[in-house]
Amino acid sequence: MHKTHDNIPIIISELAVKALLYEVSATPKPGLVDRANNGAHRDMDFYTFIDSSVGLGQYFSEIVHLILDKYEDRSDPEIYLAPNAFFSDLQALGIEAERKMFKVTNHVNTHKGAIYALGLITCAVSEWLCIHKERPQSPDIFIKEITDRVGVYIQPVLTEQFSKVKEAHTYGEAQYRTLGLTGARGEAASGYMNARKWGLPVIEEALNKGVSLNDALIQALLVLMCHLEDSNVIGRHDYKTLELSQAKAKSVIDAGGVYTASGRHAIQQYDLWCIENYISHGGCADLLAVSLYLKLLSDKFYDKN
Ligand SMILES: CC(C)(COP(=O)(O)OP(=O)(O)OC[C@H]1O[C@@H](n2cnc3c(N)ncnc32)[C@H](O[C@H]2O[C@H](COP(=O)(O)OP(=O)(O)OP(=O)(O)O)[C@@H](O)[C@H]2O)[C@@H]1O)[C@@H](O)C(=O)NCCC(=O)NCCS
Ligand SMILES: Nc1ncnc2[nH]cnc12
Repeated sequence: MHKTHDNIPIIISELAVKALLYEVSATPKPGLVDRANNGAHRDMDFYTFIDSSVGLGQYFSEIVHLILDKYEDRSDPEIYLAPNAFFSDLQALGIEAERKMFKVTNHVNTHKGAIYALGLITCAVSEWLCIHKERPQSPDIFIKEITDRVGVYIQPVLTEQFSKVKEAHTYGEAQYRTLGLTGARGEAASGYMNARKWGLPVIEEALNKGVSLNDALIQALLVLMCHLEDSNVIGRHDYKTLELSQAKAKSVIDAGGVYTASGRHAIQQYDLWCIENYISHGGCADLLAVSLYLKLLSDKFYDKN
């Protein structure tokens, strides 16, 4: 265990909740809930997300405790446990967190995708800290090792999980059948490749250029929107609508995104267009939170210790 951090469950769960709060606070997010409006959502607002985020702190710290307990008695201190040593316990925590979220939000899906994604990353970072005694070699290696580990959990079960489903109940399940898309599960199986390629580097580049954290998050969201096959957009509409919205996101970036006055105007127009056309890239919002969570974790365990 990393020597400098005694209170790992609290430290990690605070970072996860912070990532969720920063994501919903970033404004303006086209079609999504933010501080200015509810985007293309009729059943939730900024405060629903605050309630939902705050309610998830316990879940994240329970995951850390689960992993600390499992690693306490391991025979070889430097080797990862097989995922089946903890995965069913992790799933049980995820299902319970979803249940609590729906209770807090009055049956609205604020964070189902985030419970899954940030839960998996929380598990992987907790394992990493149990295995490694020293700080990471570099932030990039740290992030790669954590996200690769999530891939190790999910790759073997990806198709098996979909094939077990008799009748599609979610957008993700329906789109696997009709389009072969793997949605939130596929992102995890890839080791969060989209967040690592389009989310995190854009946040870092923008911060290096001196823009605010808010604007860095918006720029990263726009880039994610260009690339992610978001099951929310397809589920409400179809693949063509996704392509249309992605082309709009690209034109906003071409106009300068957060970096120019015309780019910022284009973001506002795109938000109005998403609202009018009932388009929400909810999966991109989740991957923005993933990107930010990875950054907060690497800042904590690499740069600033
Ligand atoms: C494996 C699960 C994630 C279950 O998956 P499901 O089959 O439900 O999968 P998906 O539909 O693929 O997505 C689940 C949520 O993930 C977000 N998401 C969507 N596309 C992507 C993507 N390409 N990459 C990553 N993430 C994605 C999405 O979250 C957003 O949607 C919310 C709104 O959704 P919804 O209410 O359905 O839609 P609306 O249009 O607003 O509603 P209507 O008006 O149409 O009714 C929004 O807030 C975003 O957050 C998806 O919701 C997982 O849940 C699971 O297995 N859980 C069990 C526990 C477990 O195993 N845990 C593992 C350890 S942690
Ligand atoms: N800000 C947001 N708006 C809508 N759906 C979301 N899912 C996660 N974050 C979201």
